[in-house]
Amino acid sequence: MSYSDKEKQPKFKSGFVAIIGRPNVGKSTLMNQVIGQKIAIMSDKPQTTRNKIHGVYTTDEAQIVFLDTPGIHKSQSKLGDYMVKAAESALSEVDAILFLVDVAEGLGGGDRYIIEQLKKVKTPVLLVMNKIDQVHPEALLPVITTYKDLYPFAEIVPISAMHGNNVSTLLDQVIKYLPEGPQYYPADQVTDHPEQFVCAELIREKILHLTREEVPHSIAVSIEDMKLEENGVVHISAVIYVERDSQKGIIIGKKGALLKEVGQKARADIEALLGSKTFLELWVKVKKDWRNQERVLRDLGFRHE
Ligand SMILES: Nc1nc2c(ncn2[C@@H]2O[C@H](COP(=O)(O)OP(=O)(O)OP(=O)(O)O)[C@@H](O)[C@H]2O)c(=O)[nH]1
Repeated sequence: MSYSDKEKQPKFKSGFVAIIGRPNVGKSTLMNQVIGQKIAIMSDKPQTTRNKIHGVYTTDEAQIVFLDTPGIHKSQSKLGDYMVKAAESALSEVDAILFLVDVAEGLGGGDRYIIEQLKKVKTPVLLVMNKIDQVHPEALLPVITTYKDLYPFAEIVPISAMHGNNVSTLLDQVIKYLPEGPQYYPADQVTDHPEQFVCAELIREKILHLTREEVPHSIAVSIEDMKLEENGVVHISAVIYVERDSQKGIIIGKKGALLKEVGQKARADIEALLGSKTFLELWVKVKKDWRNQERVLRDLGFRHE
């Protein structure tokens, strides 16, 4: 029997992974380490969406979509029935769960609560023992044993999210639990689309308002980049597309005054939306007749449907 090279190639794997753990265990630090600076921007505001995308990690062989599961890390007293149910079903819908714990702190009430929740689902759980840089290697074993006694973890992976130790091993372990599947998001997409879309709409709204609709239908706003800086500020770079040079002039205004006002007003709204300090960078570009150019429309995120 002979196989072609194509058949021998492993199939692409993809899936959804929930990251859970009590506050301060290092969830954001891990995401930063995995995805670099381009972290998904997530609002601290009301947890309306059940599954929020924390970040997307893509290689040639696999794609991991990390989800933040609201509800599960809250203390029990604050949980409404709805949140408990939502968190529970979210956990049963993902392909794997990363349960982050702080080895330096050891097992706490918050961890026990999460373990109780984990017992209700069948999803494989990887115990991620973070902050190993803070403990002596010999101290690690007893902590592992404590956790192992409480739950049959699929894998136990000690890491330092901060220093990056063992993080690539963790990613390999996660991929083991993903099914074959499509690449859900483009390789360079690491942010949650809806929030980008809303930010673009907020900018567009300010322009239309401040130009008193002198440039009504000929503008489009595209969010080129959205990332969380280390200092906690969300950096957004957006391009405003117009059809004519004259429209570019109107939007920029005298000595840039109008564009500045658009920026200030949009930033205030975006900060309220994201719940984070925001640095908004705006560019105005002329793209002639963009409305009729299909490829440009696609680049801007419009679809025929
Ligand atoms: N020494 C050490 N510190 C770490 C490590 N990972 C995270 N930290 C620190 O732990 C603190 C909390 O990290 P975060 O990533 O904000 O924790 P989180 O789980 O996202 O916290 P919440 O957003 O409150 O849920 C920060 O001061 C990090 O710098 C690690 O591997 N080693």
